[in-house]
Amino acid sequence: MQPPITGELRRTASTSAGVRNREGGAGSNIRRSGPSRFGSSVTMVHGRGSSGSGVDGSVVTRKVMLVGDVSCGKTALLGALAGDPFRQGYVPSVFDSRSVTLNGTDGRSADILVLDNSGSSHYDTVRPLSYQHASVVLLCFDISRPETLHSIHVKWHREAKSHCPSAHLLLVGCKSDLRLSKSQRMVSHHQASESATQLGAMCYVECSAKDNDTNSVRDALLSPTTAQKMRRQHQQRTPTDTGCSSSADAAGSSVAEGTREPSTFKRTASKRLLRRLSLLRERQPPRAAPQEAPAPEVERDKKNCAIM
Ligand SMILES: Nc1nc2c(ncn2[C@@H]2O[C@H](COP(=O)(O)OP(=O)(O)OP(=O)(O)O)[C@@H](O)[C@H]2O)c(=O)[nH]1
Repeated sequence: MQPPITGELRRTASTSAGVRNREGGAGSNIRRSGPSRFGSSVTMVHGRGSSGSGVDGSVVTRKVMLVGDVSCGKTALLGALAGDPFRQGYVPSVFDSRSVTLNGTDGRSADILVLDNSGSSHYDTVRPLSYQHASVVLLCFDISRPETLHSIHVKWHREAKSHCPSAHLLLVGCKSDLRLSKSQRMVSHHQASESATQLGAMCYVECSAKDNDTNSVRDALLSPTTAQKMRRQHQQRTPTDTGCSSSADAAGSSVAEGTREPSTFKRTASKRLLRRLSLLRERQPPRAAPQEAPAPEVERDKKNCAIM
């Protein structure tokens, strides 16, 4: 008899064999959207105790997870955040990770790493690996399918909490453009907001990848309130904290945090300078004579004036 883990892996592999990637290729089961765009200015958070800035003072990338039922709109949301055009057709995804720069309307920006996972239960044993070091988990559902919100309560919230208890949660209602159709039983805004409260999510936001309307998601990730909440929690954490979100600052706080190290350094340097100056002042009396040196110059000038 096979050990359980082997059986699970085999099941996953055989299932994914039938999944085509979004670029249309049948070979690769893992869909990645081109080369990673991590430049020298972006540092990924990995270990515990990482602060907001990298060792070279660069901006740290926050990890954001997208989870939710099959076909609820996670991949389309990721595409919209990354600036891709909307695609109407549905192609099941397996896994995708992309580096996205969020630009706020007030000039704030942040680099985030977004991980898109399959909503299929076939990947329930593999998906937990992605939660590692996640700062924020976006619990996504389709507003036109109330059962997908139900799944958030019975499955996705539980999964996120068990694999990444310290990550911050955002409840995201996808396909908000469908509200206009009014032909289906939609999840109301009020209903979803109440769910967000029950789930302990930071807030409820709606978006439409089709209409390229992801502002509320961006704002939630960049809002100072979100950043403050997360920063406070980060400060409360001890160095021995074993939570999976080692540096759970909001994506939006990364820019501000990036400047923290240099300012601390400056303060230390000026203290040293002050100490040196005070020592110099103590030795000042013997140097009093040279300070009076300008006097003869004045005299000389006066003399010159007199000559003229
Ligand atoms: N009307 C509308 N349709 C959308 C929107 N976002 C996604 N869709 C459609 O919904 C279907 C599923 O979208 P995906 O983004 O692939 O869903 P997913 O959650 O990634 O699904 P899995 O990969 O199976 O987990 C596709 O046919 C999309 O075109 C939206 O904002 N509005």
